[in-house]
Amino acid sequence: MTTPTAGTPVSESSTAGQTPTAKPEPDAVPAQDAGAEDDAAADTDAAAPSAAHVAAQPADVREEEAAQAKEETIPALDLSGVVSGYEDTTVLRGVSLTVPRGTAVALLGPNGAGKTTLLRTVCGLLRPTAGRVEMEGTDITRLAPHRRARLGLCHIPEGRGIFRSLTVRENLIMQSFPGGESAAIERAVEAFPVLGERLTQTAGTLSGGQQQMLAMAQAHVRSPKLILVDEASLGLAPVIVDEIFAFLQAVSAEGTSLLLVDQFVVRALGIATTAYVLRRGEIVFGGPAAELMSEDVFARYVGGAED
Ligand SMILES: Nc1ncnc2c1ncn2[C@@H]1O[C@H](COP(=O)(O)OP(=O)(O)OP(=O)(O)O)[C@@H](O)[C@H]1O
Repeated sequence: MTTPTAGTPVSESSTAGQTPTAKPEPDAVPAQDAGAEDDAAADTDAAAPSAAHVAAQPADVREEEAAQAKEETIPALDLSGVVSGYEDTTVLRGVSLTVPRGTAVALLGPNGAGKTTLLRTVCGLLRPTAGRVEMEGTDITRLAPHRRARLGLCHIPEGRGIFRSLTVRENLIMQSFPGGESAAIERAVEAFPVLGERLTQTAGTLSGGQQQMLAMAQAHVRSPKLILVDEASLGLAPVIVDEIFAFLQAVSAEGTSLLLVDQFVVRALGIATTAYVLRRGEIVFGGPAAELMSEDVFARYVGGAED
């Protein structure tokens, strides 16, 4: 695991002109059921409100629903042609990738392919030299990391990113809104009951699995819209991995969007709807996660290591 040079731009002589691999389209939003709305209008008539109200209400509802449907088609995260890396090393070479809203997406690839670099670029630790990063339709390419966090972006880095010398309680409170400390702890303990027994323990003395749970809980108390998870299962016992992935699946089911990097490929694909494979800084596969589960496709795209 390498340490990022925060905010370090890559050289301008990068491969910005390369053509990104096609991205899978987010699921189409079903058309509005106009007939059902007409029925609703008829019901309203029976209740005998004013004629003006009856005429205005369905149109308002339709507009609101259309706006909501349109909003739901805007992806949680959209990268186009992103070139990024470290000082004079270009790692990502024109990466395009989409996380449809409310879904989990797995990002796979051999060691050194650039997965961590991609997550660091999305959260703002690294600034791309070309391309665009959008979150829910907002261009965040040049936004500072703390401003991305305010928009609802959360990064759980490899190594967990917790404050080891602070207690579990202090780590959780740091993520809460002023006045929301008790609610934050309650939410964290509800997700990971073991943390409730360890609130006064310093985070550095927790087991590896408990530290990973604390990192997940820290993200959870902020109710983020999009979570980037880097190697959540690294070095953990299978039973803890089960718990971590059950948690990720639950937050995904609640509508939080996820971008998962994990060497435990089967687990990552198990909760993802879409998967991408990165090799040497380029997307070589993007499609349904189930497709990647097939042996041939898996061996073709995920097997081996970068040389
Ligand atoms: N701080 C850094 N400075 C220079 N090069 C770096 C730095 N961090 C990573 N790299 C290089 O960037 C390339 C991509 O590394 P990255 O950590 O993004 O890959 P990865 O796909 O996440 O690998 P792994 O699965 O092993 O974690 C590697 O060649 C790595 O040596």
